Amino acid sequence: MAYVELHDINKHFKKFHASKNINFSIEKGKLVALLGPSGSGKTTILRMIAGLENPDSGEVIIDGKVVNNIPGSERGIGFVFQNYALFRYMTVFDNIAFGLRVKKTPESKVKERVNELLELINCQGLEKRYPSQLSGGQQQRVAFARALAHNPQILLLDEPFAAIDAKVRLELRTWLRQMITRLNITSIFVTHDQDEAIEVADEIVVTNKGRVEQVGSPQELYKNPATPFVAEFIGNSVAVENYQDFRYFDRKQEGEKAYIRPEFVSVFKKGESIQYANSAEEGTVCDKIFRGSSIEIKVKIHGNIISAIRSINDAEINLGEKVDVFIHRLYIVKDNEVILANNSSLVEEEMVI
Ligand SMILES: Nc1ncnc2c1ncn2[C@@H]1O[C@H](COP(=O)(O)OP(=O)(O)OP(=O)(O)O)[C@@H](O)[C@H]1O
Repeated sequence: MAYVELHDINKHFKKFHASKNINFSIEKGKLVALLGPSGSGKTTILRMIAGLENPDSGEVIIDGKVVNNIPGSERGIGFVFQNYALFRYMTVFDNIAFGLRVKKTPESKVKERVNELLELINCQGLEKRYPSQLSGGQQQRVAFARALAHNPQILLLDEPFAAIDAKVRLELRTWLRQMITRLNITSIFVTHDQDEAIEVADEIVVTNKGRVEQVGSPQELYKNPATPFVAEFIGNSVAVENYQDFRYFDRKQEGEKAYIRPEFVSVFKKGESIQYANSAEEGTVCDKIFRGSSIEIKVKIHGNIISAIRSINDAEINLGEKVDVFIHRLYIVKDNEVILANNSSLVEEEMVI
């Protein structure tokens, strides 16, 4: 059942139309990512759910009730901001206790709840420290605890991992995912990092220029992008205008352009592949990027530069080398629709339908 619903939401900042007919709903207990480029309207949506902004038209519905006229503090929401926003001159304990004390909760209950939350965020023993005495990851976990103190039904997170270094960010993502599953709290987080959204979210709402482009599970968005924007934005897609120059794509399948992702492409040293030898085309290696467990190979083919991924265990390929390039599939864009096209030399079981 939908727990949070947005119906035909519009929001202007003076003449600027920041949210355009926004419609989506979120089921109870789900973790949803608002994903889109900078300025696409993600934070504005989050702030309207939180009651920090009012829509010009449309309805924000929480648990079946229209909440447009209900103040944010009465919507049962916890909010985690990008930059922790902890009170610098308060201890960890006092930071987590803050909201409860504002609501005049008896001190014995405050103590009980803060201790429960310290355990949840794995920060027992740190309650007397000040924010400056904590790591970035610990500060952000304290910010989660503070947002959860009053038992909200919805947790909103605005770029919660943005200020944290890469390794800790990965740990925090996993931790957040587990915590939200455990608490069964409906959560919405804003990010512009697609890896983060794909890895953590049950559902992703893709925003672009104030509109929602698509709503779906990470797999759905990845496999079936509904719009050219999503096809380009998700995955490291490269746009190719002259895709009909590539062999083995149906020339009748006309469109304006195509998108190719690295995982759609295999690059082989000459003679390395028997399977694709007859239907590969020649390309020239123009860049190699070491990605840790793999190597990204950029090849020039029909005037385009496209990427492929090779294992570090494969034979080394050198800059300038002529290689065999096999494109398994691509997304063709026609009249604003996205069509998946398989390489016609593939046998049926190799095709993606
Ligand atoms: N209070 C405001 N007054 C005027 N314009 C605003 C205001 N808040 C947001 N905007 C504008 O609305 C647009 C959407 O902003 P929003 O912060 O929702 O985008 P975003 O997708 O969250 O971007 P980012 O990832 O950069 O935070 C931007 O062009 C922004 O400049």
